[in-house]
Amino acid sequence: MRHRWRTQAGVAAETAASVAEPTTEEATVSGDDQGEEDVGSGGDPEHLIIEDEFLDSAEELREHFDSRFAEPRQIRMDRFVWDYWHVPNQYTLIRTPAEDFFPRTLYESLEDALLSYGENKLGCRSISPVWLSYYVDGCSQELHADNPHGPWAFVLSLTDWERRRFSGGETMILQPHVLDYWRGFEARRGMELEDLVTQVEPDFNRLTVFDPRLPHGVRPVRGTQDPREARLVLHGWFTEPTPFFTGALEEHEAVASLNAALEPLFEEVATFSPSTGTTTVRLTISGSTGAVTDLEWLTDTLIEVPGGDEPGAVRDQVQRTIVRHLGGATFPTSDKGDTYLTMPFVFD
Ligand SMILES: O=C(O)CCC(=O)C(=O)O
Ligand SMILES: [Fe+2]
Repeated sequence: MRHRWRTQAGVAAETAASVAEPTTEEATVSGDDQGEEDVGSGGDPEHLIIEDEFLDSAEELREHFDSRFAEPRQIRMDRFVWDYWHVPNQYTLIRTPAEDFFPRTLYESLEDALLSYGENKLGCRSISPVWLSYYVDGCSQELHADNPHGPWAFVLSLTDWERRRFSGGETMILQPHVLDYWRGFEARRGMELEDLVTQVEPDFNRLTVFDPRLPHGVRPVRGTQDPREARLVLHGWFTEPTPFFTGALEEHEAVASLNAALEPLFEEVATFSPSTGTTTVRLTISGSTGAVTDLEWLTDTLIEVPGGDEPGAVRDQVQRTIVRHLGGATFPTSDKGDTYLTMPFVFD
C-alpha cells in the first residue's frame, strides 16, 4: 500500500509518477500543520513486490540459454561453466555467473534494467553479481534468510512456466504472521502450507522482489532432468541503499541541503524504540522555489523490534519524522525544472 503526501503548493509530481508505482491515497496538507494525521506509508510493512513483463530482452536471454543446450551430444568448451551447488539438506541447484554466460550486450540489457529498477523503486544503487540457475529433478532451496546481502532480493524468471513439465519450483516466503505466531494465535483454527508460506510462481519474465530477511526458499522441483525443461532463473540482491537524484539538480548541488534536513531527523529517530528494515521515499523538489512539493512512499519493510518502550508506535513515529524534516527541507532552485530524490532510510 502506498500513500502520497503533498504540500500546500500541491504541485502534482506527474513526471515522478511515471516512474513510480501508482499511489493509492493522497493527503493535502496546509500551512504549518503538515497533515500529520495522514502522512504514513500506511498499514503494514510490505515484503514482496511482483513486476510482470519486466525485461524487453527476456526472450533473447532464454534463446541464448536454449542454444547452449541445443545439441546434448556436441562437445563445446562453453558447456563447462556450470557449478553443481549442493549443500546437503539446504541448497541443490546448478548455477553460473550470468555475466560470463551471456553475450556482453545481452547481459548489459539485463544489468541496466535491474540497476534502474533498483535506483528508481528501491533507492538501491547497486546489485550483487547475478546468478543464472537451473533446477531439474531434485533441486530446491530449503528455508533460509539472506540477511547480510542487501535490503531486497530479486528473482527474474526465464522459466517457461505455462508449459512446464515439473512440479514445485515456486519461490516460498514465510508469511510475516508466522514470525509473530502467538500474537494472532487462534486455538481452533488449523493451518496448512498455504497459510504459512506465500508461494510465488516464477512466470516467464516475472521479477519477484522480496525482503530476504524473511525465511524463504524454492519448492523442490520434480519431474524433469532436461535443462531446457528446468526451472530457470536469474537471481541476486539489490544493494547499497543510498540517495539518488534525477532531474534538474546534480547530487553535489543538493547534498548540503539534504544533510541539513537529515541531521535533526536522524537525531530524533535515534531516540525512538529500535526498529529494523528499509523505508524509501521519493521527494519532488520544485525548480522554481526549492521547496519539497511531493513526498511519495516507495517501499517500506520497517519492523519494530519487540520489547521497545512504546509497542506499536515506532513505524508511525518514524514516518511522521521523515515527513516533517524532509517535507520541510529547502533545496537550491533551478531553472532546469524539478528534481526527484529517491531516499532510502535503513534501520538496523
Ligand atoms: O530462486 C528463488 O526463487 C529464490 C532464490 C534465493 O532465495 C537465493 O538465491 O538466495
Ligand atoms: Fe535466498
